[in-house]
Amino acid sequence: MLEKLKEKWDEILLNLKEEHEITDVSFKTWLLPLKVYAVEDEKVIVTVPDVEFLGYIRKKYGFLLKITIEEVTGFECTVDFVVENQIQKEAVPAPAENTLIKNTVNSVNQSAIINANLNPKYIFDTFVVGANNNLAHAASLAVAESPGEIYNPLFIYGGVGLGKTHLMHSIGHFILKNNPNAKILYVTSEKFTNELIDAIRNKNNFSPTEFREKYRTNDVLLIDDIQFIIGKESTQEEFFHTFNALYEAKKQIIISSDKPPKEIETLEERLRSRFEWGLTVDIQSPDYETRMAILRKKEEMEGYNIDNEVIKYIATNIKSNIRELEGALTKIVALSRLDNKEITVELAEEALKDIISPNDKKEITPELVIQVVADHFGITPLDICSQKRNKEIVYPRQIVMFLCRDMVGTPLQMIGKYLGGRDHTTIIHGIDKITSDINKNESLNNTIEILKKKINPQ
Ligand SMILES: Nc1ncnc2c1ncn2[C@@H]1O[C@H](COP(=O)(O)OP(=O)(O)OP(=O)(O)O)[C@@H](O)[C@H]1O
Repeated sequence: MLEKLKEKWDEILLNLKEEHEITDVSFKTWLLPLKVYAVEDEKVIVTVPDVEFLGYIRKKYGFLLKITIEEVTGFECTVDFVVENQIQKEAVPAPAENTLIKNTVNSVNQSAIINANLNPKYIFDTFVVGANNNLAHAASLAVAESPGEIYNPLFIYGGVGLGKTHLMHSIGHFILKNNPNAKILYVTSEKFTNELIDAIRNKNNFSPTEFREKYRTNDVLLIDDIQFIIGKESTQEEFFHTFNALYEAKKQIIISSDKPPKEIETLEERLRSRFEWGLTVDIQSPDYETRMAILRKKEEMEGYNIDNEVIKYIATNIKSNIRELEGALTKIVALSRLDNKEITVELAEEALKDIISPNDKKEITPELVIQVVADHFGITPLDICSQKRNKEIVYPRQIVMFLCRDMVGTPLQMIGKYLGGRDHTTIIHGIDKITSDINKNESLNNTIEILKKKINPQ
């Protein structure tokens, strides 16, 4: 029987995928790594690669695998799982990945994505899995497949620009795809705080009742950068009640932070302990291979065609932050288009000379300010430096002017140059506008505080 199962294994997995509408990413993460190991009486023993998700795979896929084996081979059996490195394993050839994966396209209502505040680019398919993030990825996928059931809350932590937000959005998209009626909301803790301030003041006709209605009635609440509610007592209090309301109703909560709960100073104890009720996973800096794979993915997505030596140059020199890795690639492509030059290692050196410093010391530059502000407002650095005059861009641009002056001390004319050739009176106007708004507007004050921490994390 073992031989027959091995022979039919690919077919069994594919049948399971198709009949139970398993997505490509779940298939690749949970099912492809499974191998049939032994048959004892009527029990089929299957290996899984890691111990961490043994329980999850057993619960989620054990029964499905059993019935699919019965369908394909006619062999009535039970299925059990063991961890690969805990057995004296006999070599089983791995299935050829790509031939087994078939694309399934499910369309999701665009307005559901917008209402949930999800970035269409941040999906599991565009997330590169490496040794630095595989646990966080697997945990996110498990939560996306079974929201509110297994790991609640899911707490993802890690340094700046390492993919926490990307994973959170991926969970949201995945759930919406499976259940288009799910009520999902992604917010940053900054937005949560600012809306709470508005609600308390009844600003824009947003009352405390509406605030509660908005946050406590979700099936899934994703709250990013929770470290920014630290020290804000009324926000912590409100978040505590939001958390309890959702948790008691078995709704899924996903939280991200730059540190694990136990290291977040001045986090109220009752919140800390709640954050630890579920599963806490971290994301580390990517290793060289993962950096290469991320650059390749980005290249493919943007339709670039870049020499391997250039990709290697970037992956070798930019190590700690994926946002910077992507920024470096964009900068090289922009420089090559601007100067109409071929992309070579020399051009890459020229483009990245300000980013790659010999002692790897991170300097605060106007470019960094532009990048962080653009990311924060969900626009691009090109928008900030463009001639566009719509409100969604003008205000972040004025914030850049203010922060360049305040944090970097950049001369007015230089700021103008960085921002697409604006004259110094425009820059003075922008700086004055933000300086005066900060005094009147607590939400803006909060936003500026957060941006400063993102630009200069120490
Ligand atoms: N594993 C990955 N594969 C592909 N892209 C990635 C990966 N990790 C991060 N990125 C990309 O890097 C950029 C930064 O990631 P993200 O915003 O998710 O970081 P973060 O950890 O939330 O940062 P912050 O702490 O500043 O909020 C995004 O454009 C994201 O798509």
